[in-house]
Amino acid sequence: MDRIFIEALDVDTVIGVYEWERTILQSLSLDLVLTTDIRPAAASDDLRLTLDYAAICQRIQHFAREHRFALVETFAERLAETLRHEFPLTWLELTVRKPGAVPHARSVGLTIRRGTLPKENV
Ligand SMILES: Nc1nc2c(c(=O)[nH]1)N=C([C@H](O)[C@@H](O)CO)CN2
Repeated sequence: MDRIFIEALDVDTVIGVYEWERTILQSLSLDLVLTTDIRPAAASDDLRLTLDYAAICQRIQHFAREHRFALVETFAERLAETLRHEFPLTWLELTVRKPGAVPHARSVGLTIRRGTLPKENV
């Protein structure tokens, strides 16, 4: 299966377990890998037949603005659910980084994979 990716998408959101984090915007950096079959779109040169990565980025920015969570785990899980519900995805991998959250670490975060990874048929 083909993969569309989004790399280092920066979003501002309210996130954190500590009281002081509830009142400020912090940046998260997101990487996504989304499986789809790109051949119908490539054959017809038609954006409607593939995953529109610009529309997905826009949706993610909106999601980050409209939610406030304590944990990056909750942010990741809820975002994955939203994208799977609103876009024709079979599988996705989402990495959420919280840069500068921990002293001496460039960033901390997690990677989740959700959905069913379709069988490879080359
Ligand atoms: N597994 C996690 N650990 C921690 C989180 C988190 O979201 N998931 N968050 C924090 C704080 O909010 C941190 O980002 C600032 O110190 C701590 N640990």
